[in-house]
Amino acid sequence: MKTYLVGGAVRDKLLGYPFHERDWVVVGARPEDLLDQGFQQVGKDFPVFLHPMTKEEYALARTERKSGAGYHGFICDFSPDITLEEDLSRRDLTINAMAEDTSGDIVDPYGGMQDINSRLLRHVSPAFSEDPLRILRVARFAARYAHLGFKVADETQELMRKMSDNGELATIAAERIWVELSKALNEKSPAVFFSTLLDCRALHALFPLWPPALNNTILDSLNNAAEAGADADVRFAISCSDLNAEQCKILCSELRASNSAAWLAERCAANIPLPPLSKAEDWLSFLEQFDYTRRPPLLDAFVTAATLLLPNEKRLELLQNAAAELREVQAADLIAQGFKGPALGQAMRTERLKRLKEMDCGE
Ligand SMILES: Nc1ccn([C@@H]2O[C@H](COP(=O)(O)OP(=O)(O)OP(=O)(O)O)[C@@H](O)[C@H]2O)c(=O)n1
Ligand SMILES: [Mg+2]
Repeated sequence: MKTYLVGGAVRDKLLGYPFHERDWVVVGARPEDLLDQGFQQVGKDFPVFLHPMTKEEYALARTERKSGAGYHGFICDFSPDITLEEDLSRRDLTINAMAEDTSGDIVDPYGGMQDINSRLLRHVSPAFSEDPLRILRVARFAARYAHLGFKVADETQELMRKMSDNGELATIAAERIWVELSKALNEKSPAVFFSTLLDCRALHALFPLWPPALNNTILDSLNNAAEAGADADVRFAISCSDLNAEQCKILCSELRASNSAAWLAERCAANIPLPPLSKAEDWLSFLEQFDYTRRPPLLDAFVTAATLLLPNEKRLELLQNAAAELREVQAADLIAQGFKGPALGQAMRTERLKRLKEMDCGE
């Protein structure tokens, strides 16, 4: 039995890029051999085990064959006879198909090192197309390593186009797409995730509403958001901001977006560019949609997204200042003046409108 480090950790070590998890492959062993050593089996379909101490994932070397349509249709073969090379050959990209043995030597049968050096995301074999989720993975790696000069290889781009055109993407569960998208949004160049999917027609195949709303301003703002350290909800909201509110709602539900992501995205779609806001009442109801008194971070997130998209919009700073000012209006002060019941609510509103007018927020 031999154990090798595989996948992302090998790739990222060679790239000098930080990594947070290590995946291992075990050759020449049966499930019982690992169970006897105290490994714990996880997953019913694949022979994957957790190390008794480190809890890292150890998978028995395996091959996969397509048995039916889409993401789920796999038959998985594993036996002590399957070689490391066979296991590596079923993997998605050459840079992900290298292994490191216990003495630190690299096993690289498919030219991964060369593709690391020439900065290419290239598929290992035509078996790539057996798993359409890999299109999203390639786009995510493109977003992660764009600043290092990585590009999708022409032949991989061509294969991904064919896969998008033949409808395979429809078999991926929405939850899986959301997981890949969320990871991609957190990468260094999230715009590259979208441009890669646009180039291979995958985004259109997945979400027909989305591609026409992803223009250059949005893609630039998205990378600027990453540069500025904005969180994933802000980044997602930027990517949806050119949809109208109704389209955005549909997209968020198709994507099974998290509640917080959908909440911000829908408000950005509805309010960017900012409406006229001519009266103090308009400013107040604008702020109220963001629950600005009780949950200040929601308005902050909107202003962050809007500022990235509309750098010349002067009213955004005014909105923040107005919210800070209106938070100073305390019920206790008005109660002390004798207001109670519905009159108290009215008095607070009147006070807020007065302060807005004093700040030049509407007439
Ligand atoms: N659809 C997939 C998923 C995974 N893999 C293989 O399994 C390895 C581990 O998968 P995972 O941890 O998901 O990805 P990493 O490449 O390790 O990248 P990350 O840094 O995101 O963990 C990959 O390197 C790749 O060899 C694959 O071929 N096809
Ligand atoms: Mg990994």
